[in-house]
Amino acid sequence: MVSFEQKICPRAELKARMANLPQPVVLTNGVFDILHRGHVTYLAQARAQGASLVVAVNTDASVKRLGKGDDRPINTCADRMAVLAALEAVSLVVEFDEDTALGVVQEGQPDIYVKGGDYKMDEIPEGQAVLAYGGKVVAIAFEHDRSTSKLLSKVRQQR
Ligand SMILES: Nc1ncnc2c1ncn2[C@@H]1O[C@H](COP(=O)(O)OP(=O)(O)OP(=O)(O)O)[C@@H](O)[C@H]1O
Ligand SMILES: O=P(O)(O)O[C@@H]1O[C@H]([C@H](O)CO)[C@@H](O)[C@H](O)[C@@H]1O
Repeated sequence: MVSFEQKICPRAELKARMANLPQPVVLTNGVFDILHRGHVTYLAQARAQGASLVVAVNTDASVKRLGKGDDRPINTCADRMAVLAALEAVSLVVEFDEDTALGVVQEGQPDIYVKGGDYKMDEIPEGQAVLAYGGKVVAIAFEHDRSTSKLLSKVRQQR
């Protein structure tokens, strides 16, 4: 195992591993299928909200249920987690199999919950849960017009 893979955390150990991270802890979640500049800028800005960053990643079955396309995810959950774990901004990576990351948020109770500016924090279950226990929520504005879906259409047009 290479050293960054130690950042990949079994769900059952999440609470204990989060307690050992530098505080305050920021948590975000998402698919992160084909990593791009928008993602890495977003993750660096999320990390800058606190002292550590936990990323909860949708399992392959969970991605399928999000309806992004029959061929998605392109990269397996294990690969998506390894790529995220290799980033300097990321402290811990955990997978979740549910439709939302509400359970992860309830278990981990991060000080700060972050999503991209494409979400309204008080309208998503994770944001509502964090606000309910007195945590902070932050929506990060898009700085680069990038997405995995756009990258895939570009590649498909060039075939
Ligand atoms: N260009 C971007 N700038 C800032 N944040 C982003 C950007 N793209 C995605 N994010 C954020 O990163 C997280 C993961 O996003 P996701 O993997 O769905 O990105 P995506 O590239 O838009 O994917 P897809 O095209 O598959 O929907 C989400 O919280 C989202 O708000
Ligand atoms: O990468 P995405 O599509 O931004 O990630 C999704 O975010 C949803 C959001 O937190 C609203 O609930 C979440 O429900 C979904 O499971 C994906 O993580």
